[in-house]
Parts: sequence; C-alpha cells; structure tokens
Amino acid sequence: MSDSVIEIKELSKSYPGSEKREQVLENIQFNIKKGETISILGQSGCGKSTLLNLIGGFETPDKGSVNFNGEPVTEPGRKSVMLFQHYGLLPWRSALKNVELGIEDLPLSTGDRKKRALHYLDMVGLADKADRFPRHLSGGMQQRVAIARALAIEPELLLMDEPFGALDTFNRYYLQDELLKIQKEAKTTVVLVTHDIDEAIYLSDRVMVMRSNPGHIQKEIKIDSYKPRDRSSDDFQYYRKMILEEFQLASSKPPIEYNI
Ligand SMILES: Nc1ncnc2c1ncn2[C@@H]1O[C@H](COP(=O)(O)OP(=O)(O)OP(=O)(O)O)[C@@H](O)[C@H]1O
Repeated sequence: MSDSVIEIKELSKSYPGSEKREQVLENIQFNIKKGETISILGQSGCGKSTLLNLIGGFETPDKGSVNFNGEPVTEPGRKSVMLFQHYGLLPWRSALKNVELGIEDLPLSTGDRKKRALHYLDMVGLADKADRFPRHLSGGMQQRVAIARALAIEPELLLMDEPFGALDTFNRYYLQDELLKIQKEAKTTVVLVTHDIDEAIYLSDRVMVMRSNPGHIQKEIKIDSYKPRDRSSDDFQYYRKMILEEFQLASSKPPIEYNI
C-alpha cells in the first residue's frame, strides 16, 4: 500500500483566455507523505496557487486527479484547511471570535472552544489582542489571526498560500519556527506556496521548483538536513545556490581556481 497522503497524477488545468484557453498547468505529478512539508516555489503567474487550489478541491482539473488518503478530491474537505494570501477575517468579529469560527461546528463546549482558540492566539503572540476587531490590528497581526484560525482546526493537511508574505522578518521567522513545532507534534502535512527561497529551504522536506507556460514542475529538490535548520550554514547556502541556479539567478562568475 502507498504511504502517500496525497497523490497527484497527470494534472492539467486551463482557463478561458482572451482568444483561446490558457494552459496554466500541464502534467503535474508527485506524491506527498504524511507529515511532509512540501514547498511550491516559482515566479509569479506560474500556477502555484492554481495547483494548491486543485489539491484543496477548490478547483477541478481538466485532466488528471488528486487523491487524499486514497479518495479523489472533488471539493474542499474537513481534514484539510487552506490559508489564503488574503486574510479573510470577518470585520464584525473579534480576533478570538474569528479564530473560533473554524471550530464552531466541532463538538466542543463553549469553554473548550474558547480555550482552544486562545491557545492558538497565544501561539501567534496575540493572546492580549483577543478582544480586538480586525480594523484595530495591523496587517501582520490580521494575518497571524488567520494563521491561528487555520491551526485551531488542527487539520491533517494544511495548505498555505504565501502565509508569511505580509509579515516583517522577525514575525516571519517566529511563525516559521512555530509551524515547524506544530508540524512535528501533530504530524501535519503541509503544502506551502512561496516566492521566498529561504522560507522554502527552512521549512521543507522537498521543494518543487515550478516554471511557467504552461506551469510544470521543473525540478524536485530534497532538502536533506535536520530541522530546525541554520540559515547561515553551508548546507543552507548549498541548497540556496542550487535553487538560484534553477532560476538562472546564481552568479555567473567562474568558480575560484586554487593553484597549488
Ligand atoms: N480563476 C481564474 N480564471 C482565469 N485565469 C486564472 C484563474 N486563476 C488563475 N488564472 C491564471 O492562471 C495563471 C496562474 O495563476 P496562479 O494564481 O495560479 O499563479 P501563481 O504562480 O500563484 O501567481 P502569484 O505568485 O502571482 O500568486 C495566471 O495567468 C492567472 O491569470
């Protein structure tokens, strides 16, 4: 039996264009194991969000399939959560009530629901802002509330579309570490769309490098080092260079030659 949680097979997707249909994704194929973190890295418009939406069941493919625990994904399911780029907070609800939103249909008492929501608000460093409304929070804080809401659901599969993009470096690093801890504890499977090469290396077990026209996986890079990783280590620089080379962004200077 396969040990994959997600199986993506020969996935293709097009959208109506101005003259003909625009082929956005072509023949995407890979599997994801339980507890793995996969980053999808690529330039703007290469189809990363479309791929994530297909995995989450928010879009349907033209060809191919996505299976989650052996079942075809045809619509968004209870065991996966998508954290979108835009925060999607309800302006008339406090931070706490926004976090509770995702767990309102679970069989929890009012007290337990509040406790769980506060736990995750605390995790993103906002326990003291629980009663604030979104308009009284900064953009970064709003995104942290959205992250807390997604985590509170304690999903099996967490789909994240540039979740830390709007945060300053310190908050980004802090939440990346929190994600690593949660992921390790709960064995959550994570698929992360990002533009950020360092974020992909820091968090992932494998990085899918995508190229566009039509969107396809150009290279799969296994990040073979223990977590948490040291961003200044030689290993880290090695992977950074490898990925930069995939995007032809690495320095074109010839290597230094040592003559003895
Ligand atoms: N619902 C839609 N209808 C029509 N075209 C779409 C739709 N969604 C995405 N596209 C097109 O598909 C292509 C890929 O978009 P997608 O958002 O998946 O890229 P991306 O790599 O996530 O980009 P970014 O990094 O800028 O968010 C783009 O050309 C976009 O215009």
